[in-house]
Amino acid sequence: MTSATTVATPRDDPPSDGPLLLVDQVAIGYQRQGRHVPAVEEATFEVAYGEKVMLLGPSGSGKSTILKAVGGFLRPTSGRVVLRGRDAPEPGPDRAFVFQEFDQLFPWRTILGNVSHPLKVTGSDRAGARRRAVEFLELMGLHDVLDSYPHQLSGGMKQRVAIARALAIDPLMLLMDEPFGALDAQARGRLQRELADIVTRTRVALLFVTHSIDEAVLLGDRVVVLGGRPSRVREIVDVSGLDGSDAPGFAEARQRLRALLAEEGEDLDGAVFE
Ligand SMILES: Nc1ncnc2c1ncn2[C@@H]1O[C@H](COP(=O)(O)OP(=O)(O)OP(=O)(O)O)[C@@H](O)[C@H]1O
Repeated sequence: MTSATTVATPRDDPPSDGPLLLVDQVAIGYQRQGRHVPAVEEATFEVAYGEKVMLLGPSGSGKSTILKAVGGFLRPTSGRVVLRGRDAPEPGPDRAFVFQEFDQLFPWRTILGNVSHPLKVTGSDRAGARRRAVEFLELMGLHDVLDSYPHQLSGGMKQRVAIARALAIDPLMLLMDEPFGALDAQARGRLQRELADIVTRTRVALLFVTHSIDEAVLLGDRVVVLGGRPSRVREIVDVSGLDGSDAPGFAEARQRLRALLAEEGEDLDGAVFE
């Protein structure tokens, strides 16, 4: 971890020749009633340094399963998760998670404490951890709730704290599992814009699970579409530069993703946030 790096400073990790992340022919299953049930049959895709890759697919298509394997929380049955050219079988501070649930913060710590605690655990001194936590909380517009507790915040504010906490440890990748899924449409739109901005500024790579076609197109550079039982990568759709619904190509990308999900029998009314 480079605790001196600020968000205003271009990330100085020297990009290796290969991608930041390679998910290479990964298959993953679960034990159910004593037998192995495959969940993901074959997943292969890459994430470049600073790239935003979205995982889109129907319910049960293995999006969260793949994210957990990338985070080092699930061991693939076969295939490899390779980060910066090396196998990454264990969790590490180079990959930070943000979940959908609003209760991912420590309820007994203040907002400042929630963000500074992981920094102390990973080696920062008290003053350095505080400084960095304040910096990222300010970036997420939370300067006036530093001494509040999680239960005093709205769902959107709690998700902002979770994002600040994840980014403050200076990860190479942010792994996000439907982080805005439980928010109302207005809060979701605002946080999507804020996330796009902060991800660009910090140059962190994003692997983001979503059910929403629009969210995938607006936030992503590429969309990995999953489908089938057990699941596999159906197609990888380039959506880079489509960061507004009026961008040329937005409607076509949306159409393509709709068609792919419809082939999976996905209930599109439930899947698309207009
Ligand atoms: N802990 C578990 N034990 C057994 N089976 C599991 C477990 N977690 C997930 N599964 C199964 O693995 C498959 C993929 O689940 P996963 O949660 O990864 O899909 P998903 O695409 O993220 O779904 P959703 O969009 O509904 O969150 C599903 O069939 C699910 O039932």
